[in-house]
Amino acid sequence: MIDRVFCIIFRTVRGLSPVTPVSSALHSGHPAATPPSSTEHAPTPCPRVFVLPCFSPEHPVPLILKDSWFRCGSSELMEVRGPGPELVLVFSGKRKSGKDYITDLISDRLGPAVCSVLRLSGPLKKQYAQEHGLDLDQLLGPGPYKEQYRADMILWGEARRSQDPGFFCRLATAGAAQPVWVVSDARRLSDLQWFRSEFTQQTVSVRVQCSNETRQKRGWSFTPGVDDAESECGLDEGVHFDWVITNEAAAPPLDEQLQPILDLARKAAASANQ
Ligand SMILES: Nc1ncnc2c1ncn2[C@@H]1O[C@H](COP(=O)(O)OP(=O)(O)O)[C@@H](O)[C@H]1O
Ligand SMILES: C[C@@](O)(CCOP(=O)(O)OP(=O)(O)O)CC(=O)O
Repeated sequence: MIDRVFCIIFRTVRGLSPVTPVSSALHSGHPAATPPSSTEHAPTPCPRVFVLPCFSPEHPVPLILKDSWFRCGSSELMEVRGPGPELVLVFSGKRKSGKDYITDLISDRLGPAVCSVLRLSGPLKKQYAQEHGLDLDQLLGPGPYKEQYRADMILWGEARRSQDPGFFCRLATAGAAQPVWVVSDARRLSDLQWFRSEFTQQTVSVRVQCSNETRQKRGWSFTPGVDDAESECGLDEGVHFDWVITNEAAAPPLDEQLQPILDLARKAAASANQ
């Protein structure tokens, strides 16, 4: 029997910062419940107030409106943020296959109101740069600087991932308010699984591939400890990708290959505004 009912009131606006989490603890998501009615998708400049009932800790009743939107696990409110994404495109591929190039292209085509490029390596590099006194801008860029530190960054990141596989996924997605998320760099099965479990309905996986010859022309050379490690090989086998993009001169033009993905994204963005 329910002896107390708690209410939480908050405001959310698509395109603005998400609501401050009321608890720092994070739990994995649940399958989406009945989709919210169209009035719950607030178009950009229109703030909205939601009043959500939460049941008491003594009587756990999970309340789930949408993946990663509001979550109450065992009656504790675990996370609150803005409306979740309509589409999550999770990209993977070997280094120098062109993940950043292609995800930037998608971002250009869709525009900043629709699409946010999220890099799992972003928070990793930020923290690593701080701890090691390095130049973050160069670590984030495509040049040789990051390659000097890559092997050590992998080990550094793996130490954190081993305790909490979703650590960098959560950091990278926190604050993203656009309806389409483009995750540029899934590397491990745990990355893909995290998105598939948190955003079951929305996640679409995309593999970027090209020949080693093309990668070499872009500056790649085989490095033991990197190219034979999970960071580069974790998604090589046993994974189904929804789309595969071949990024090299002999392949069909990128715009042509990306068209169905862009169409999907535009459709998702349109449904977010309904
Ligand atoms: N289709 C392309 N046309 C021209 N340059 C490309 C193309 N794809 C990738 N590049 C270049 O190759 C380099 C490696 O690409 P990048 O996107 O950084 O790969 P990844 O993120 O997979 O390591 C970058 O300098 C990028 O600009
Ligand atoms: C330590 C890393 O996060 C470095 C990743 O850097 P980038 O994402 O810039 O790599 P590429 O785009 O493939 O060249 C790898 C990891 O295993 O987490």
